[in-house]
Amino acid sequence: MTKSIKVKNPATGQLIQEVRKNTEEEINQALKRGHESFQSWSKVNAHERARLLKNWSLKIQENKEVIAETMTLESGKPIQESLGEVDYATSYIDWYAEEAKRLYGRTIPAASETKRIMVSRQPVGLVAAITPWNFPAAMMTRKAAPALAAGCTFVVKPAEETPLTTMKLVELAYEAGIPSDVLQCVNGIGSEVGSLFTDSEFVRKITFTGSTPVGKLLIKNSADTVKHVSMELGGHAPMIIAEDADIDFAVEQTVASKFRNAGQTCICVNRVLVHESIAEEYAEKLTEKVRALKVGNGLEKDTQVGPVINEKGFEKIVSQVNDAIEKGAEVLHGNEYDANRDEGYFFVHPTVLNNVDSDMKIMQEETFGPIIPISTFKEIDEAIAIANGTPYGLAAYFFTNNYKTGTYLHEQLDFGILGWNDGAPSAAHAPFGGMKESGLGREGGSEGIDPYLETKYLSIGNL
Ligand SMILES: NC(=O)c1ccc[n+]([C@@H]2O[C@H](COP(=O)([O-])OP(=O)(O)OC[C@H]3O[C@@H](n4cnc5c(N)ncnc54)[C@H](O)[C@@H]3O)[C@@H](O)[C@H]2O)c1
Ligand SMILES: N[C@@H](CC=O)C(=O)O
Repeated sequence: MTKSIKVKNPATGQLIQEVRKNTEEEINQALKRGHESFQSWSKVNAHERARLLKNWSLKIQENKEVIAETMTLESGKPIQESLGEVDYATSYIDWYAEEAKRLYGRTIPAASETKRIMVSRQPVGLVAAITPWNFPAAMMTRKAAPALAAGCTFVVKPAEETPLTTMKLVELAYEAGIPSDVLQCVNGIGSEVGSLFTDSEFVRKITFTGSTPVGKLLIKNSADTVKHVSMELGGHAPMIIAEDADIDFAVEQTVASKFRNAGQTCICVNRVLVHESIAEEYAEKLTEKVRALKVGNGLEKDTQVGPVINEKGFEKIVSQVNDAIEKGAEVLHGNEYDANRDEGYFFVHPTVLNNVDSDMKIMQEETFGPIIPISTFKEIDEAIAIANGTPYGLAAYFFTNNYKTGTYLHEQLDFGILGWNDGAPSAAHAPFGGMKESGLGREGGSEGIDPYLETKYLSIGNL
C-alpha cells in the first residue's frame, strides 16, 4: 500500500507534492489528543477563543497570495477565484469569532414558585471533519470556525486532491496561537480515515461536505455511537426564468453561477427552465456570453474557466453531454474538450445545450462541470414540478420581477437556499444547507454554530 498521496496540478497533470498518509495509529492518536484537549479548550473563555480566531483570520489574509496560488495549483481554480475564496474562507472565521461571544442561554418561567428553569449550551466535544476538493479553504473554515468558537476541538481530513491548502491553513492557525491539539489535520484515503472517524469513541460529531453516497455512508456509520452529523451534500440546482424576467440580468447571473469553479460547485445552476416566450432571446444572449469565456490554466490571470478536477469528473460530464445529444439536445456552443489521459489533465469547454428534456441524464443528476442545459416551460406550476422532481434540495434560483410569482416560487420550491434574482447567494452570515438528499443541518449564519452545541436544561427545585 502506498504511504503517500500524490498531489497533482489538474491543469497539467504534473506532480506538485507528495503528502505523507497518516497511519491508523497516528490518526487514532490525533483523535485521542483532540478528545483530551477538549477539557481545556472548552473552558477557555469565549472572548479569548474569539481573539484567537481573529488572529487566525489575519494570518490567513497576510498569506492570501500564497494560499490562493496553492489552491489554484492543486484544484485548477482560476487564481481570481482562489483569491476570492481566501476572503470567503476568512469571512467564516470573522463571523464565528463574533458569534463565540453570543452563545446565550435563557431562563424559562417555571410552573411553581419553588422552581427555576435555566437552559444553557455547551460544546459537543471533538468534531471530525471531511472536506472536498472544490473549495479547499472555505469548506474547512466554515466547519472549523464555528466548532472552535463553540469550544469544540477539531480534526480535519482534507480531500486527497487538495490537502495543501488545508495544511497551510492549519499551520497558520498554530502561528495565530490556536493550540496544536485543538485543531489538527490528518491525511489519508477517504474511506479509510472515514471509518476511523466514525468508529472512534472520542469523536462526538462528524461534519462532511461532498457527494451524497459518501454522506449517506457516514450517517449510517455514525449510528452505532449516535454521533451528531452535519451533511452538506450534492445538489441539482434549477434556475427558473419567468416570462417577465430581466433577460440580460438572468443571463449575467446564469454565467456567474454556472462557471464558478468550472461548474464544480454544489450550488451551481445545473438546469435552466425558461419560459417558452423568451427562450430564444435568452439562449442567444447566453450563448454570446459563454462564447467569450476564456478557458485555461488557472494561474494565468485572465483565465475564467479552469480544468475539471480529474478523469472521473471528466467522464461524468462527457457521458451526460453525449446522452443529451443522443436524445435530441442541440449544441448551441461547446462540446469541446482538451484532455490528455496519459498526462492527466481534463479541460471541458463551456457548453450550452438547447431543447433539453427531463429524460436526459443531465436533467436528473448533478453534473459538476461547465455545461448549461436549457429546457422550456409554459406554466409556472410545470416549472415548479420539474424543479422539485429530484431527490436533491440544495439551491434553486428564480428570475422574475413579479412579486406574486416570486412569492409563490419561494413558497413552493423545496430547496434550502433560494436566489430570487440572485445567482450568488453564498455568504458567511446566512444559513447554507440542503433539504432532502442534499444534506442535514446548516453552515453559516447564526444557525451554523448550533450543530456544535448541546442544549442543557437545568431545573432547580425546593427554593
Ligand atoms: N457538495 C459538494 O460541495 C461536493 C464536493 C465534492 C464532490 N461533490 C459531488 O461528488 C461527486 C464526486 O466527487 P468526489 O468523488 O470527490 O466526492 P467524494 O464525496 O467522494 O469526496 C469528498 C470527500 O469525501 C472523502 N471520502 C470519499 N469516500 C469516503 C468514504 N467512504 N468515507 C469517508 N470519506 C470519504 C474524500 O476523501 C473527500 O475528502 C462530484 O462529481 C460531485 O457531484 C459534491
Ligand atoms: N462552496 C460552495 C459550496 C459547495 O460547493 C459555496 O459555499 O457556495
